[in-house]
Amino acid sequence: MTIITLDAVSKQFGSNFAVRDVSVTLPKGSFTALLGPSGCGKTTLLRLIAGFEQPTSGTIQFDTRLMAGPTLSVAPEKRDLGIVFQSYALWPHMDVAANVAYPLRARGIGRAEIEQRVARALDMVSLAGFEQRSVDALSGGQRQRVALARCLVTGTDIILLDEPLANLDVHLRAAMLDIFADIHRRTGATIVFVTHDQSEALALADRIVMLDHGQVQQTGTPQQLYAEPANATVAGFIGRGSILAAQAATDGTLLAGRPINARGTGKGPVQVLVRPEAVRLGDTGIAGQVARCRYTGASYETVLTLASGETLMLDTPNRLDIGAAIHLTINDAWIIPG
Ligand SMILES: Nc1ncnc2c1ncn2[C@@H]1O[C@H](COP(=O)(O)OP(=O)(O)OP(=O)(O)O)[C@@H](O)[C@H]1O
Repeated sequence: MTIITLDAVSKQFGSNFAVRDVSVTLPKGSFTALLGPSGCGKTTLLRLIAGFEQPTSGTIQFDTRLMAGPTLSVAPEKRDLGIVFQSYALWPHMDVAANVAYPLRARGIGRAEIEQRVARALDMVSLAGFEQRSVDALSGGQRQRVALARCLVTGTDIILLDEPLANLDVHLRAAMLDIFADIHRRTGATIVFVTHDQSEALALADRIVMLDHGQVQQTGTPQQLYAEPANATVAGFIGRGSILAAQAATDGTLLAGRPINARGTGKGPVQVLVRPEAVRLGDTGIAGQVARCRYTGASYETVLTLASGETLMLDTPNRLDIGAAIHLTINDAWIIPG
């Protein structure tokens, strides 16, 4: 298992910073999501770790080995890592076994050992018995698992995944989430994956590095980013919720003139994040009017308009009439840091 350390890494394309001054440590055996909106620099960061891009400044280390720095850049094939591209990059004219065996052949490993290792890797991705199938005859999800097996077969302890669930339908995504979690458990590899989908990051990762405009906004566990977002960008990107104006004082926090339970610190006018699960309807409390009510299966996602004109989202068990006047209490809010 390998620790990956990026220190003050920047990557410029012309005058544009794709990645700016990124310092993160990805612990041994961690499963990290590089998360952020389109164009935030997450793919560039993955390519920097892989060695397909060279940093303009800063250093990248695997354990104590310098991989990239001002005067040095180790070639991708010498970094001893596995990467699964979004396109899967399989050889169409080879069968499944030959695709998976490819990196072992390139290393001159003997036939018997190759067969054994290919069988083990295919078993890990639930494709045992698919050895002789042509990759052209496989579904998108199966192709992705072949690409994953090809990456696992070398026994690498760093695995990089580029948008691993992007090309899969909803049901396959759920199945692949289980496979990735299982592979992480079985290999103990340090895994880094790129996603723009916050629900994927929450479901899969044990650490999230949230990026915007090439810069790290917050690094932490999914629970930390959900419960205690470092700024409004993270608060707005992760999970559902509403950002509202409030007044914080030493003796409590007021929203719409009423006391609410707020965590975090701040003084005077602040912004608070309120998750839907923290809002309760009642006979008294903050006044609001139903603006929207949408069926989601388990409940109704309801949006209220408050007297301030701000909107607040909550889940209700029943459909509420548009325009209905209601009251609510807020039993948890997070004061978004300055
Ligand atoms: N080879 C390149 N040449 C010039 N600009 C580039 C190059 N690669 C990336 N960029 C720019 O760097 C910025 C970050 O791009 P990057 O692909 O890393 O973002 P991303 O977060 O992965 O986006 P997406 O989710 O849309 O793939 C963008 O402004 C992009 O246009």
